[in-house]
Amino acid sequence: MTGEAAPLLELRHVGKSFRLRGALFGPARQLHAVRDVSLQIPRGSITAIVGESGCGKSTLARMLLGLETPSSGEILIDGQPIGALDRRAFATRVQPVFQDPVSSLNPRKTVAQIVRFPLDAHGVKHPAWRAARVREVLELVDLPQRLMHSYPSQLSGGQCQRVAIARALAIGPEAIICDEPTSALDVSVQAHILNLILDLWERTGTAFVLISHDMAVVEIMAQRIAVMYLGRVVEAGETAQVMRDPLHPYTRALLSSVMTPEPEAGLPEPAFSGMAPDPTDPPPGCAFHPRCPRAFELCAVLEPVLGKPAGAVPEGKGRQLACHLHPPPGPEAAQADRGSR
Ligand SMILES: Nc1ncnc2c1ncn2[C@@H]1O[C@H](COP(=O)(O)OP(=O)(O)OP(=O)(O)O)[C@@H](O)[C@H]1O
Repeated sequence: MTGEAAPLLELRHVGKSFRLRGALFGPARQLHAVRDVSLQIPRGSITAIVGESGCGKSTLARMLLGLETPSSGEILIDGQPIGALDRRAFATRVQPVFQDPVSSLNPRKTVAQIVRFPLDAHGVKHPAWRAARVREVLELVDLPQRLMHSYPSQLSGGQCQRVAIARALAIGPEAIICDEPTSALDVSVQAHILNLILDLWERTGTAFVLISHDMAVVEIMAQRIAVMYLGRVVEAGETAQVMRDPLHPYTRALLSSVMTPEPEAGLPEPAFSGMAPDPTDPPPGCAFHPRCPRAFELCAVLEPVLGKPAGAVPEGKGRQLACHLHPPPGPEAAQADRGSR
């Protein structure tokens, strides 16, 4: 058999709901933070997950790290459900880098102790090997060895994030999930950290999942992109293609906020207005329709399904869209497609 290799990480119809306690004597409510997300993270890739604040990016990241359990669906690593794996064994394969480096580092530990922690936790016993690995990863993240015995409070925000990245790298994971790794940092150091991630990706072949709300950052960093809106993926595909030819009005609106107007290019179009809807009470149909400049009747009543976009639009590798403007090909198109092979 010559079956395709399983992706490194895969989400299959993953959902996550939180039960919110109601006001005094009021009913409890369900908040659907992530809804029916299916996504593949290829080995050695940089995959970006983008969307506005509150769209479910961090919840998705926490589920990919095994820190939250999905309410529905499953997450697989190398084709195996992560829920069936030993927690510690899984942590050697997927490591986190969080948004705020200062609060994610233990203030009572030195840099060397922090970076060594995953090695200790995963039973790497030999002291000389551990010390050599700490030196090696500090060099990889470009932190001077003299800082090895410093405490986080003695370092800048950028240096703390380098320590957090070194800690994530120490055990040699296959994937690092970076949740907004630069948004808590000064603008002047953000580019250094993003360049560092790109450099590490090239040198180590580790897959990175980059959670971001910034399309400009994603364009530079990621080969693949998934755009989320109110807990769902609304568009996904190769970054270059999604950027060149965004199909979902929400993706177009996100992009228009980072592009200079070019009248002939057709972009940007008017950005959406208003706030994202309340996730405890999402609108019927497409959740974006109340803000969408191109919504029509169907959008208010029927939720579009994520699938290959139809028609003359270029599909690209793994291009997916949930929008009634480009519905997936119907049975006739599939028939014609089979006939042409
Ligand atoms: N533990 C929780 N209990 C209740 N609601 C939660 C919990 N965690 C997240 N949420 C809610 O789920 C929704 C998605 O939150 P999430 O943090 O995943 O979004 P996000 O896209 O990462 O936003 P941000 O960029 O602001 O972090 C939000 O409405 C948030 O309030």
